[in-house]
Amino acid sequence: FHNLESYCSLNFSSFFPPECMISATELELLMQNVIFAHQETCQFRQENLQILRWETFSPEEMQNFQQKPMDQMWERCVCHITDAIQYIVEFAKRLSGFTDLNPNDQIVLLKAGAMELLLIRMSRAFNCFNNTVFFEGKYAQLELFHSLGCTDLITSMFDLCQSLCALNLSEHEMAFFNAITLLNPSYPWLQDKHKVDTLYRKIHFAFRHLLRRTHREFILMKLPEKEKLSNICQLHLEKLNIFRQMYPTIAWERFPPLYKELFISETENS
Ligand SMILES: O=C(O)[C@H]1CC[C@H](C(=O)N2CC[C@@]3(S(=O)(=O)c4ccc(F)cc4)c4ccc(OCc5c(F)cccc5Cl)cc4CC[C@@H]23)CC1
Repeated sequence: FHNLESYCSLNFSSFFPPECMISATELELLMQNVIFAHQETCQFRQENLQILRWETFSPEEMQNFQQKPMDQMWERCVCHITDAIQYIVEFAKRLSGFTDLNPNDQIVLLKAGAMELLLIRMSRAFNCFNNTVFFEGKYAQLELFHSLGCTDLITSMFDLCQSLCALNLSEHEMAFFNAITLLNPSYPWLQDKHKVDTLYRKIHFAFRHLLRRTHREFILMKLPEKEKLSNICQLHLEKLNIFRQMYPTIAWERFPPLYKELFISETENS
């Protein structure tokens, strides 16, 4: 870099402080780690989701879902998201360096990012040609979720999946996109922000290395912005509060502890 630095009078070390500089071997190992962490912690294999992608619910089955009471449909979705989040936690734990972070920071990153990573992974189970998503064994249209009473939230989730499908992300790219989304050093409550930032920079560097090798650098500019993901998560929390006002006891009695821990802040008066 010496002559390049002097030539464009860039100070590279400001981009990559020493602890971020990694060797070619470490780079390869880090790339494999991110890819395997993703592959080993997806709920469904890509090929199985593909095989089922034209299996849609019949009008009768659709009606059956739409006639379910709101609280029952909510309870089903809450259980599905809670199951799915266990896989996200497993993904994080397998990311080299994540479990070396301050335990409090691990919780903060998962609390803020679990739903975002699920929304990204949801695009794997999305058929952008007929706007359906894999749900309870078949592909479901948006209308199937009518009884949830949060069509704007579901619509924004479907729109996000459409935009991710347009990028045609590979499993490797999805793995890295999830890893950099999880390791967001700008969360306010982080105790050791520098350590998260160092890990983030290493993984982002490895992601760019992969994209350069595959001539896919352009997707970095087209990935959904952070606030698009966080807006959907915010909308989910708003809908959850409305649901809890309508069914005050259901959330406490019937929602899994992990869901409550992640999405119902204990400081609220219950
Ligand atoms: O292979 C893999 O790893 C992937 C397979 C596919 C998995 C997947 O897509 N998912 C796993 C759970 C599921 S879903 O399949 O149940 C689903 C639910 C609604 C949809 F429109 C589409 C899918 C889900 C459930 C609730 C939710 O928000 C919270 C929420 C509530 F809590 C209560 C009411 C309403 C809402 Cl919106 C959001 C999501 C997004 C991810 C979805 C993600 C992992």
